[in-house]
Amino acid sequence: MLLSWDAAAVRAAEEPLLAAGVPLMDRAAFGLATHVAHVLRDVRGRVGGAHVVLLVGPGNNGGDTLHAGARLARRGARVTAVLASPRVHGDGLAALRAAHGRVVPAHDDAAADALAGTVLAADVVLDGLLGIGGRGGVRGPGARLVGALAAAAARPVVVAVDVPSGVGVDDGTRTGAVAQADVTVTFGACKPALLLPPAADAAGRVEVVDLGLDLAGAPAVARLAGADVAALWPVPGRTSHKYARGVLGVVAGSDRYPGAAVLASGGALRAGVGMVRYVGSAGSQVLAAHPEVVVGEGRVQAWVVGPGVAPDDDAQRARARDALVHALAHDEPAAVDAGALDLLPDRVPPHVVLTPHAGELATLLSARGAAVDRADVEAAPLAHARRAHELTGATVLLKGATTVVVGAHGAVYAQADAPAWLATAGAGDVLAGVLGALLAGRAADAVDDPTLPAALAAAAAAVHGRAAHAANPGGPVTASDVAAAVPRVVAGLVTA
Ligand SMILES: NC(=O)C1=CN([C@@H]2O[C@H](COP(=O)(O)OP(=O)(O)OC[C@H]3O[C@@H](n4cnc5c(N)ncnc54)[C@H](O)[C@@H]3O)[C@@H](O)[C@H]2O)[C@@H](O)CC1
Ligand SMILES: [K+]
Repeated sequence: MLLSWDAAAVRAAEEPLLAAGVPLMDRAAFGLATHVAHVLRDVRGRVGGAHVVLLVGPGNNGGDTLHAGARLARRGARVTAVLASPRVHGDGLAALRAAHGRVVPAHDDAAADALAGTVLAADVVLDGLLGIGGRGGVRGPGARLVGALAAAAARPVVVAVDVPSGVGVDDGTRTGAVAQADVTVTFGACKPALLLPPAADAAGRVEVVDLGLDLAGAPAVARLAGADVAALWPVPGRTSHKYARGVLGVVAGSDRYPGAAVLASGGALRAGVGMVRYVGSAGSQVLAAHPEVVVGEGRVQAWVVGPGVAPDDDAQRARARDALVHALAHDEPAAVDAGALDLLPDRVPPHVVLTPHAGELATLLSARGAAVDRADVEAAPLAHARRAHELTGATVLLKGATTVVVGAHGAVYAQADAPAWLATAGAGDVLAGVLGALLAGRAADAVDDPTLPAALAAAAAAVHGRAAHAANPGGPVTASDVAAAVPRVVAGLVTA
């Protein structure tokens, strides 16, 4: 599991070490220089003679950068520090000067513009403008240099120091231009911005430099790895029968969208549910594709409600509403998607998992008095998913290139397992089915432990994303292909 801590937690963990005189900046700079040396060897074959440009801001982030630059200069690199602030870290500057690094001020926009060519001609640029003390986007001359990097057709390798400058460290937002990093070398612990969209897209590969911090509190954002998914997956024992493995009620599809019923049922079956009971008008299509499905109502442990339920299909909407009422009355977990999102009562427990995309989340929030649009949600996915959790009580899985899950007691996950090819019609229906299978297989646990539905939702997103890759590595996939690949992916994880 990849865990991240917010800026305040990192600072709190640093405090006792700094008070005890532990040279944290030395450790950070050593780790940074080591990673940059690896990059230079990849790019140029060696450190000696390579041209490294440091973008230096006013704080300790710039200090780390200057100290790392001094180390690289001592190893023979040609290092140029571009000072984007009249006030920079004194010790760091002295260290760089002592190592014969070049120092050029860029204290106004004109000076910064004149240096853009130098920056773009470097082998490697270290972005040390802002770290965890940054507030909002990069301002002043630093912004001109970041803008030049962002606009360049061919740019040097960019290593972000701690975080790409200008990202919202704790919420994953981005303000203004952010230099796209190839590598982010982060100190002490991973930061939320390195996992959360849209900031994480600017981070590139993330390398964590261990500073020996004792991060005791709960992490801010987690990302499940394969072994975590395997540990969550309900694996049958020798004596398990289909009822013990979970029966899932699926209220999906409509005359207009019968395929959603097929895909949601297929996703659940392929994820290993004991049995699917399908409720709705697409029974014949579901049976044609999946003869193992039982059509009609009966006892279930969990529900998928909403995929492909058209807004004008009154009969199917009534079934979806009945299923929700039944699920809530009997403490049965439910994945609530698409056409059922507007049928939710005011408050629900966290074992109700909503699975909107950004547009659907905007509609849901707007209906509850928080007027936002799709672009607002995409600019700040965590904040909006959190708002929806607070307003409804539900666990919220916000679909996207990186899927964000917010559950009870501060549980937050960000899963980035999927190739871009997964953005295809019907993929969300398969995801709802996979999640339904997990909720059915672990129904009692999901009700007892309010944070578990968020972990299960993240596991479903992880398997769904991996299945898209496994279905056709590097190329297009259909939602049916994704469902078909789920059993192989699950097998690979639970037997690893
Ligand atoms: N605290 C520590 O002991 C350690 C800190 N480390 C480094 O220190 C960094 C944090 O240092 P700081 O707290 O000095 O903060 P930063 O270096 O992130 O920058 C804060 C400075 O930038 C200015 N600023 C804030 N937002 C700005 C904006 N949008 N545009 C222009 N200027 C802006 C502030 O006025 C302040 O002077 C970490 O990210 C990490 O790189 C590491 O050296 C490890 C140890
Ligand atoms: K930075």
